[in-house]
Amino acid sequence: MSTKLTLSIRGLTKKYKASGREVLVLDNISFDVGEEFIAILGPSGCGKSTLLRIIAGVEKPDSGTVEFHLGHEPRVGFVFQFPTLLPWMTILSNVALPLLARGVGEGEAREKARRALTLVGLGEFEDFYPNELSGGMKQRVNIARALAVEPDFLLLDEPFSNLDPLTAETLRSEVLDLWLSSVLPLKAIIMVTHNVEEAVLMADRIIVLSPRPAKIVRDVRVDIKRPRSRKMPEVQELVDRIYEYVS
Ligand SMILES: Nc1ncnc2c1ncn2[C@@H]1O[C@H](COP(=O)(O)OP(=O)(O)OP(=O)(O)O)[C@@H](O)[C@H]1O
Repeated sequence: MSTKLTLSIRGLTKKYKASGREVLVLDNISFDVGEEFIAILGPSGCGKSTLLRIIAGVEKPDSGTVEFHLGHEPRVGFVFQFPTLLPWMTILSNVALPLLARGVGEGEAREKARRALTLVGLGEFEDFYPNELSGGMKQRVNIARALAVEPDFLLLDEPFSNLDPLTAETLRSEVLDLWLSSVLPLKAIIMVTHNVEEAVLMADRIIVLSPRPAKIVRDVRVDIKRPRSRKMPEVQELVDRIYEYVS
């Protein structure tokens, strides 16, 4: 995996006001991102989604910077933790929507949306409405919507945590195949998760955060050959080691 620098995160700090009190959520988070799949792992409520939203630019930090190094305006695809699809639109229109919002013409937006739906195995379903889909299919649509913009960076916020185990397993391997196949111009994936096994099975690198306020406690490179499986002793060892860091 190339280590070409794509993104630097420096000194991110974020406080929220809740019930009249200030709560520190991110405490001086800094790391560099190469061309790699990073999992950000941490306990519930530590600030993982906040960090991802700041990287995506949809939320501002109190201090610190997020700097992209691509030489052009980066395209970022975001799969939110609780994404919503517009129920009155077909899934093709849902996936095309962010492209139209970026000023892409209607024909091209539909073409790109169709390609993204095909990538996630839903090419046959473009005229379906969200309420006609299973939970797993909906999450595929959400992933397609993020991929349709042909992102340089794909940000995933616990994308498999609301799915049944079998569907989650299938979608994990599909996302991994997309990443490894180079059919997309993706430079990096940053995935937030609280699932240690998922992080070890999927990522090139795992950044472990402390309980709130989030600080980086470990930054672990995953040098385990792919395809990985739960049964591999090196996977089990790393899962055990990372459990020690999070507990
Ligand atoms: N808009 C907001 N206003 C006030 N507090 C917020 C806001 N967003 C998040 N918080 C608080 O910041 C903390 C971190 O939230 P965040 O969603 O980033 O954590 P998380 O690690 O992603 O949690 P989980 O794994 O449970 O999804 C929580 O205590 C939450 O209550």
